[in-house]
Amino acid sequence: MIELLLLTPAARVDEISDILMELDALAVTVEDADADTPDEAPIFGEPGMPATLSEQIRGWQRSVLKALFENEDAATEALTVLLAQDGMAGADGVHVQSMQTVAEQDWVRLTQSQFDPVPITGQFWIVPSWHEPPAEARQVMRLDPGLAFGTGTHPTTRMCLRWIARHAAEAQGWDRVLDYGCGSGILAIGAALHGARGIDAVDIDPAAVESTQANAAANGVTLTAGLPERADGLYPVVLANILSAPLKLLAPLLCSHVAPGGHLVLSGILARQTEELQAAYAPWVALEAGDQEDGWVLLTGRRA
Ligand SMILES: C[S@@+](CC[C@H](N)C(=O)[O-])C[C@H]1O[C@@H](n2cnc3c(N)ncnc32)[C@H](O)[C@@H]1O
Repeated sequence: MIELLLLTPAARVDEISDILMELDALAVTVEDADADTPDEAPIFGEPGMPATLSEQIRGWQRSVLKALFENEDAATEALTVLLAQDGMAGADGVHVQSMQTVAEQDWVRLTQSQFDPVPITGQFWIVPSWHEPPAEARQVMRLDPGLAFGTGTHPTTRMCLRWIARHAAEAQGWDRVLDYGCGSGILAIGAALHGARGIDAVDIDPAAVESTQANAAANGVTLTAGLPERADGLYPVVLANILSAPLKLLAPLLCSHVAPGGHLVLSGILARQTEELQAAYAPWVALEAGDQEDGWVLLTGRRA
């Protein structure tokens, strides 16, 4: 394959990218031409500050467009057409930096090599479909990285799964579980693998709902996945791995779904946010830090 590098003014990044794709580029990526130099400038403003010019036009002041073509003929033809349309002169022009051959890679294998089986406990493992489960794994969830969050590599997910594994003996008796913010469905499937039934997995993102359904099928478990309004009534276990700000807003709603004596398990919270969350949930559940990893805490409690 051939990679064409074009120095492009920020204001024209979208336009030139579109033209390159129309001229049969296989892919176009944008990089900062001033990266790692004294001229490098942040693309995003500080939180709460007005957007920078670059942020509004989705490019760095000096951007390099990298366009990938099938072969040299395709790249040369695209470049000829582009330059005939555009001209090379002036600050608004596109300048060719280089055209070079790119070594063929097995992209699928490269991506797959970045995802290894993840241990949750000594016996419970998350294993991508292209790996054999490790010999010590007694319980295995098959899960491949996809569009939705939740592969088991993030501490907030792992802490929830560890909590489920620690309650394995009790899980057989859970006749309903709510996974609120299910992403890939990893927590819902984890609960099902430990014996829970009647699982509702909900998310505001329709792609997460689809992922959850597909991942549940791949693991041979039964659950219902849907948008948040699908959550209905009382559950002996409510799991929610979202983030501190939405969890605070959701406090009355999530607590309204926890059955008397039921468990509430919250993740996605930084250690320094513990007291704020405890205060937000205090009217319904006394939350305690049940686990922690890499600065994140798991807050758990039972409804009175
Ligand atoms: C950090 S991911 C967690 C995914 C998975 N449960 C896990 O533990 O890995 C959070 C998920 O919550 C969803 N989410 C965010 N805000 C939400 C809300 N207000 N109601 C329902 N889902 C929400 C997001 O779409 C995302 O899929």
